[in-house]
Amino acid sequence: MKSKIVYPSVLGGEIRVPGDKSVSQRIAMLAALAKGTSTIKGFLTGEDAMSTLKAVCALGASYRFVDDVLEITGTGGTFKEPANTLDMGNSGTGTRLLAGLLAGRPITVTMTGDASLSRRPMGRIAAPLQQMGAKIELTGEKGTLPMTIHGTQLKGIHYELPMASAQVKSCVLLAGLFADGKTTVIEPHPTRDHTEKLFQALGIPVDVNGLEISVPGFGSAGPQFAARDITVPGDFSSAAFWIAAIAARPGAELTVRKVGLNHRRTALLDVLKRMGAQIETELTDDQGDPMGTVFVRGAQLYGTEIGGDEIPNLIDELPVISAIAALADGETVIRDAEELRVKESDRIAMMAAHLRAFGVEVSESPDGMTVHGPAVLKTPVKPLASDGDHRIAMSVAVLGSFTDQPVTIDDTACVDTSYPDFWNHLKQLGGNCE
Ligand SMILES: O=C(O)C1=C[C@@H](OP(=O)(O)O)[C@@H](O)[C@H](O)C1
Ligand SMILES: C=C(OP(=O)(O)O)C(=O)O
Repeated sequence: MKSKIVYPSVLGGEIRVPGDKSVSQRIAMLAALAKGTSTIKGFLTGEDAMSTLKAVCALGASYRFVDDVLEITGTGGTFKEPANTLDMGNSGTGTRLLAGLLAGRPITVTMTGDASLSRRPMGRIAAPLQQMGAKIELTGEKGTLPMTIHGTQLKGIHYELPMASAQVKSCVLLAGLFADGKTTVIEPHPTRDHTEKLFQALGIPVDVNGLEISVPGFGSAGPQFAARDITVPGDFSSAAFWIAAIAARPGAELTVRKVGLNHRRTALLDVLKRMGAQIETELTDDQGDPMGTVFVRGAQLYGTEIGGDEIPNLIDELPVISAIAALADGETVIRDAEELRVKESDRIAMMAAHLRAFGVEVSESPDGMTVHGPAVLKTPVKPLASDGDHRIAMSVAVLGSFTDQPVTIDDTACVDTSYPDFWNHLKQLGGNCE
């Protein structure tokens, strides 16, 4: 098992983070559906994006890297039945979106994943897909992987999402492309809209009307569109670790360049500003998914309340927010975030336990937690477990840099799913780890 020791340090400087995981995986799937060869700059080579890319290649697409530019040659929509089970690794996004893409194709596909992915709920995508007529078997014990999809002709649906989930929304929209008749999804809260933005960029019709998103069904032929050249912005959720770390350090400064600034992803910036950090953004590219620069100047932070519509737009940042909330003066209350319990780990329970190991007073609730700051951080006596969850490992590493003794984190290989350069970037920003 890989472990890391993080030493106390003051971080700051300039960084560019790897490509966005959500966008990279959607591009892999849509480029596999397109006719011709797409050229993609900035594709994430982390494990989640690579398992999705390999899965679409098992379905008939092909790829090659020319230096760090990715070329994907698509199938035009004629996927072949893969010779083997598709191993989706740790990727919830890859699994759920691909299920939507395949439900209406005349092939049978089985998907499996690692221990963490095999615990995650898949009934949330099976339910709407089955309403569309899909034949899906979830052979795990609790509506979990392995999942077998026997592709069949689908019909469009009008679906109110029971939870705010961009993965379920995107799954249904992708399935809707191959259905007979229109498909509409209605979201309870706005979630990341990379799927809709990519559809627009590729010329796939999509109608966005507030929380209601529709695609016309193209029947078994599916949508016909040509490959395009696309640039993936840096992953805001990866940048978030540095943004949060520097925001909580009075006087420290950070510049993050070429990072995604889709406003459905950047609610962390609003929270940190509310807590007292100085943050500015500059948009440098507004085609498709916006991209730009984030400038951060740290300060003494103050507690805040986070809930409602804000939650989906910072869902993956909540572990690191809870970590730096320990340094803020006053209570930070997180509510409406029950989805955190079904991520790569139960992120509420994991962060609460780890914060307590740092000597922080935390109270857990079913849908969030209250962090009572400011804490005088203690160095945890035992190594902290990631539970195979990349965001837990990285959030704990950020808090570890604020202690006065080294902190050990166990099971850190999971960081490679989204941010393989994380430890190098920690050093680049003045941190120390081994
Ligand atoms: O659509 C996506 O790319 C994602 C949506 C979110 O999950 P949910 O849709 O399950 O909330 C997020 O947590 C995940 O990291 C990526
Ligand atoms: C929840 C995450 O990813 P996924 O659902 O794609 O596994 C994440 O990256 O934090």
